[in-house]
Amino acid sequence: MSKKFESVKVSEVEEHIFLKYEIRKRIGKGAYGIVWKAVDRQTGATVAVKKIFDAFRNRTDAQVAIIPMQEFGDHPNIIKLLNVIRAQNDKDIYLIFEYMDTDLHAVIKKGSLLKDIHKRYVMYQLFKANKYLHSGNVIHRDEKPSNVLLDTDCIVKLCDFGLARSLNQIQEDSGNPALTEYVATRWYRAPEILLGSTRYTNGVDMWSLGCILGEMLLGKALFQGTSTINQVEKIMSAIPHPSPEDILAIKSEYGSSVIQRMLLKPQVPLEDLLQPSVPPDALDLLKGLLVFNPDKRLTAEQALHHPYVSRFHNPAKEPALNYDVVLAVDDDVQLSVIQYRNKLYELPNNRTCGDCQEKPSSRKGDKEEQGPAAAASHNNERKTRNEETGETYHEPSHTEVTKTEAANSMDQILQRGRSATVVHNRSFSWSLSQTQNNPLVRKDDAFLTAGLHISSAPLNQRSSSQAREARPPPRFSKKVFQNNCNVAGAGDPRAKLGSYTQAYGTINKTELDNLIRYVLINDCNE
Ligand SMILES: Nc1ncnc2c1ncn2[C@@H]1O[C@H](COP(=O)(O)OP(=O)(O)OP(=O)(O)O)[C@@H](O)[C@H]1O
Repeated sequence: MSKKFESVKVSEVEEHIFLKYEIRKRIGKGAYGIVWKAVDRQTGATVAVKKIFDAFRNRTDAQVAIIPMQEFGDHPNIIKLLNVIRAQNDKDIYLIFEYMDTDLHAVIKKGSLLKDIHKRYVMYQLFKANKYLHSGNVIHRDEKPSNVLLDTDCIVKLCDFGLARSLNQIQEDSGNPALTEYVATRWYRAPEILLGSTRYTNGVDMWSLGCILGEMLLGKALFQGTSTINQVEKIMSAIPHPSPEDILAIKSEYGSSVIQRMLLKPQVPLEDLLQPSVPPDALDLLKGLLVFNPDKRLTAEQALHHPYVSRFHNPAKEPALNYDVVLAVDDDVQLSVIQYRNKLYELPNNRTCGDCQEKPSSRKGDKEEQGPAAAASHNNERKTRNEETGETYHEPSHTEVTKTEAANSMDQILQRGRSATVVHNRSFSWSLSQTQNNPLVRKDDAFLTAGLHISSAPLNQRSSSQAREARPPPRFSKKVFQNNCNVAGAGDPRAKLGSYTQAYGTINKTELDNLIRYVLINDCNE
């Protein structure tokens, strides 16, 4: 055992991982896993190593742990899964992701780092990512600032697909308490979810995006409910009253009576929650996202046409899937936990324990490199890809940000140690030559991130001749794990550590029962 390995907590990272990845530091601890920054010893790539504890504790968890994330990892705004490695106990798994400098929660917390242009660019990229997911009939279900990763070029990558589900499977899940009683972050939950709706739509994610926009505009979470009921109250006091048809549309047993009560309370509309300096188009977008009736909320596609993001909008760079992403394993086939585990490691694009086997391409005709080079440094990889293909992350000339705008943006955000901002040929870039003291970069990361360039993976566009075919879903999970699982291994959820203020909660029977009680108590008081 090497000396260095001994210095890392042996109980947390096993030697076979350490032999492949030089663990630099722990960067995060979610409810059910730990994330480290690491360097791939073979390629020199900086990566994020995420250990998920007891990933195969039962059939349900095992099933959702099947991770065909390659479907979405091809998108420039969705985090790329590079590898899956077994833990020696065969219970935990290590997921290796491309590394990002920070997350939106950390950036918002720092205060006024994000200027108007960055907020617009963040939203644009989130709409693009959601258009892609939703076109595959998949909803993320847990979009929130800490799941929006960022680099110093303001490139956004959505991560943490622990709750992602195919809409085709939601129906099936509704009878499965393990999947309906999932832990999610209350402040970003759509009203229909809070009210126990049996009808899920893409609108769930669009609501969360509205909350994320609101948080960037306000500097703190828009609706900081302290319980499910309080969350609904806060929402209802800020958004226009729903019509009876709107209430019916969410198909909630409790919705109608709960909402009727809340409508009696005084309103503080969204514009009054925000500073008057918030641009009108930002407010208009917010109002289009934070709509009670999910059918009337903006879709990702519609949001991409909104004036707030118009300077970035380019339909040619906003791809969609032309098939539904569905479960890899036929749901009628009841596999054992062991069989599911084996399936996970068999998945195309996932390499197994420790060694560096080449990953087979997941689809015929993919231009995208899928082999060992996929594990290369995302910095190097993206750069190489650009050089080889000529593809830079490109925003069209009509949406290009001018030098002045760019200089007013990231340079100001970063404030120190920047070279002049460069607008690359046909690229929108806030490229940095120095990252020391960069407030966007995690402390002690600066030396590793110097010279990042904006670029992204070219997408695997499918030809129209490819019929809508079944594809495996991006459903690896930690949060569908029941509330009490893994906690010993993973430590207390961050919410409990006090270091983090986003509220967690379980959408479960107790919460819903509380809603009924709320209605009954109010009825009795009349
Ligand atoms: N690919 C990555 N690159 C860099 N940092 C990452 C990466 N993935 C996650 N992180 C960091 O690790 C932190 C923990 O991530 P994780 O997904 O485990 O938890 P979370 O989503 O923040 O919390 P929870 O899982 O409890 O909802 C994140 O906030 C993020 O800052």
